[in-house]
Amino acid sequence: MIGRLNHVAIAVPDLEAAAAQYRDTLGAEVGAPQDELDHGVTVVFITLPNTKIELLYPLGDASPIRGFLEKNPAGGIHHICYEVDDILAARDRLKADGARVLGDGEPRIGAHGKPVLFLHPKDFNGCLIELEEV
Ligand SMILES: CC[C@H](C(=O)O)C(=O)SCCNC(=O)CCNC(=O)[C@H](O)C(C)(C)COP(=O)(O)OP(=O)(O)OC[C@H]1O[C@@H](n2cnc3c(N)ncnc32)[C@H](O)[C@@H]1OP(=O)(O)O
Ligand SMILES: [Co+2]
Repeated sequence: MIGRLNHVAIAVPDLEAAAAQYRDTLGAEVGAPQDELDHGVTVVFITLPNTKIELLYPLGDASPIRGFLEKNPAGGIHHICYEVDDILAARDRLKADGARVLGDGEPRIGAHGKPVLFLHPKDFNGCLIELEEV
């Protein structure tokens, strides 16, 4: 069911500083900030030869990552995103296996313009999983 690793997301306390560090210190290809109002985050994608890093910063008071940054003020790995061919089939199989699909269970359009879903970290060894249909 899951395919390629699409991205690893890092929640950061200072988006500009983190982007500059990846660009200048780590010499990576760093994209422009993207406000994702529907998800309550501003994201910056870093393109690597084999996957992407997604820097996350809270957008708005209801941002779902605000609590994470309060618990981890220096930042930290927030989620990993796997690609799937059919996100509804994946969702239904996961729910049938007892996994919690976050939100109302309906896919939403993510930062790449593709449908995404999230799975509760407590069901996957403490790791928040995002699925993206490609
Ligand atoms: C533009 C979209 C973009 C894309 O790639 O397309 C994105 O990736 S958007 C990313 C931001 N959106 C989300 O993360 C949506 C899904 N997340 C959620 O619904 C919440 O963050 C949730 C439910 C995972 C956590 O909610 P909250 O922060 O309110 O914390 P809780 O107290 O409810 O957490 C319960 C329990 O889980 C632990 N936790 C929280 N976040 C994480 C995490 N990222 N990784 C691992 N564990 C996490 C938290 O510490 C609690 O554990 P406990 O032992 O009970 O303290
Ligand atoms: Co993501």
